[in-house]
Amino acid sequence: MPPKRKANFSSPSASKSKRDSRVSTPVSSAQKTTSDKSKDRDETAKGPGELSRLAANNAQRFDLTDFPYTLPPGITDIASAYFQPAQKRDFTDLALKANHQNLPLWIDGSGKITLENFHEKARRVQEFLIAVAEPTSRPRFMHEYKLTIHSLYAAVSAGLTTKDIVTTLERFSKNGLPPNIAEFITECGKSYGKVKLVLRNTKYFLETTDGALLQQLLKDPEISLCRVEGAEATRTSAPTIAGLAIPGTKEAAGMREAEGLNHGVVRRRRSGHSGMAEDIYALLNEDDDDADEHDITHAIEIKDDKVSAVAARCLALHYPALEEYDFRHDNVNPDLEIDLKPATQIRQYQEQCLSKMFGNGRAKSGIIVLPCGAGKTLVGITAACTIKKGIVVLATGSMSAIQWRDEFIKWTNIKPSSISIFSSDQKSTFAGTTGVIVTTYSMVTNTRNRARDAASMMEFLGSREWGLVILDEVHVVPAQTFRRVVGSIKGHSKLGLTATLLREDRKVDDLNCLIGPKLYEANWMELSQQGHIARVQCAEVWCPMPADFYDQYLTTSPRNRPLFCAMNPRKFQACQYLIKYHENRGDKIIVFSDNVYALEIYAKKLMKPFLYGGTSISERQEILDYFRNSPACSTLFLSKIGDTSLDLPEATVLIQVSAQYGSRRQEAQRLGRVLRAKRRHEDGFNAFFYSLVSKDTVEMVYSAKRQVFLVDQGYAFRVITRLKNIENTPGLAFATPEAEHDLLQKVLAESESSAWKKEEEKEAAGLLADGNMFYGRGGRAARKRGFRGHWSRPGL
Ligand SMILES: Nc1ncnc2c1ncn2[C@@H]1O[C@H](COP(=O)(O)OP(=O)(O)OP(=O)(O)O)[C@@H](O)[C@H]1O
Repeated sequence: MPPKRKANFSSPSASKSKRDSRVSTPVSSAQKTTSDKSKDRDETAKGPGELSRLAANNAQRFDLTDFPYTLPPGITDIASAYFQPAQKRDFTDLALKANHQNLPLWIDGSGKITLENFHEKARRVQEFLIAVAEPTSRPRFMHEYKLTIHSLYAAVSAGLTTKDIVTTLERFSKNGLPPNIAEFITECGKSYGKVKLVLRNTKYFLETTDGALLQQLLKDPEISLCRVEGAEATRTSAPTIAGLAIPGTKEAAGMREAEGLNHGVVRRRRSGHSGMAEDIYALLNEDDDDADEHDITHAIEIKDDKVSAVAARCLALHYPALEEYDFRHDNVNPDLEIDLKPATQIRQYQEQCLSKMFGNGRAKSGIIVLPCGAGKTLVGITAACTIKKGIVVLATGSMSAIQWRDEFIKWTNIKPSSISIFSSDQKSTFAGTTGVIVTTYSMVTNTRNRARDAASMMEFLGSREWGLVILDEVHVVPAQTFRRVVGSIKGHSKLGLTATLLREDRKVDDLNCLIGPKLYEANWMELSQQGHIARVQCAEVWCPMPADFYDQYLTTSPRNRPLFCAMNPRKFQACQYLIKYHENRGDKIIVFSDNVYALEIYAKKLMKPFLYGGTSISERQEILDYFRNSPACSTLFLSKIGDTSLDLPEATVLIQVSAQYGSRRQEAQRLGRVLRAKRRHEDGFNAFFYSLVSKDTVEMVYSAKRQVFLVDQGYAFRVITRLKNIENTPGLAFATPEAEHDLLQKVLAESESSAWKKEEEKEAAGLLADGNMFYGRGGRAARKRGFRGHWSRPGL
């Protein structure tokens, strides 16, 4: 029997580790990572602000001695398990280079790279690491990256050679590059970047500079079936790479003069980011330029409807086919008159994303990952202004589609008649030969019961070629939906935008095949330090459940438990307390509840407006405008429809009452609602993110899981076990035993009724089928139980 141990932790972070282990589930590697970083978290958490004071005041009350937990045999503490031989984490015999102290990297045999972020050379290698590896964790002092097939694929597609990757990693590693990793990189390089899928003069080509490889691929039974019958392999000189101007950069005109140099390199040099990373890039790309000029391209034509199949097959054969669009030589599709307005300046990280996309003068298809509120829309718009051909934008819902159209008009000189929306409410097309169409995933993929005007719009979308298809919030799109999008819209290039390339169902890898590799991923903490996104204080507030609630919670079915957790009267009071506290400070607050029943009860009781899947578009717009503009409305309740794409820069505080299990993505998306806070430039300004958790319930396990991604981005979660002076707060709801009893009866009745489950399912159906959209399948989600009056506030 494993020994049972009791612990007496005195700090919030230690208690959190204990809490993680107290639940009898095995500790996942993600959780281990979290606990390993708790020290780092604490460091980041220290700082001024009300939240820290609250936490400090309550720290001494923090004691969980009553809760024994078990550890594996022979392990005396949680940290030791992390260094067990089975984990291959015992580095006692690791051979180090003589000058290891001058080098910032550790590389292990599993492809994990650890960067000492406090090292004087750290900044020099960071950009290189982002290009070749996937950042997995970037808190303050130690960053972790992972070399993967996909990251190497992205690196090669960005123009790096495996030889250079191996040399550079070897050069900066304290322990040298393990031979198996060098071999892995070299093996990947033998096949990656060799094959390209190019759309030229409205035809798709499978293209390579290796003639023998093309012959080999053509012998594959699947690929040979995708080939256009009768088309012969062609042999042409590869185009010379020329400098490319991305609009919105300070020296766009100057860049045009660049001779034969990769755009990204030119920008990096001119934007004054001197240092070794830039030297590395310059060195690597100059080599590439020489090679490209002398290459011969062999190509074979592919059937239009077989492009995805060829891409998937090439990937299966370990020859991922990069999709590139030579838009500057596209004389077939009409040019779109669109440029960024002269006053528009894109930011340095936006420029970096774009240089990854347009690095070799063609448009590479792929995914750009930027935190919420960091300006993905402008990145998409600038890509559109660079390509200057017909553009389709796929948004997650009608409101987001309207926001996209407004942003195009705000940032560019596009004629309003050249941009149109195709949604359930609007179905017009643009004037002239080409333009921008903003639509939603559901409009494109919902083939059932299409009205005549919608069907003719779809025909229009499918009948022509588009220069660029922008896929907003791309992580939420199921592969099947995405295949349908690709099947109906013929785009030369695809740009996926997201803040969180995360899915709990591990389907993220699908996106690599369907869109392209991750081209860029920004560092959240860096953007927050630079003031592009807000600084956020995060806290988990533990809300004990009254005994009679807890008894019912323990005996109810697992399905009903989230309802009890959300309706915990102590949680309600904590929410009320925090709203009052922050309203008094002049904050604007969003309260999230996935549970629609709880959402309505909370909002009505507190006399606040609320929005959920069943609220009509016009009412949503009205409520959002009221929240944005009226000093009389400081708090808004939202169901999960508000998780993404809502531009509410006024919001400075977020309170989470109920959430979707252990979803890391939802947690990050929700945090994103306050990252764009308008007031972020004020001195010492902090936004706040509170997650209210019913103590000793399943919510605590989920909460720990939900935080993993944000902790990896460097966020610190404080645990607040008791809100200061809450018992003396006047007007708290459910303050008497009778009121509490009445509430419990209501919750019991609700748990027995199936109506709320149907509501939840309906809301989820809209989200899952269409990817976090505001509508259910086929249009508006009708609400049958007749919640009316989302305007529970007085005076309206
Ligand atoms: N280069 C820029 N200059 C000035 N403002 C900018 C720039 N880039 C973005 N912004 C502003 O930042 C805010 C957030 O941008 P945007 O809505 O595109 O973020 P996002 O990354 O799409 O967020 P989300 O993931 O939440 O949808 C907007 O108000 C936008 O106008």
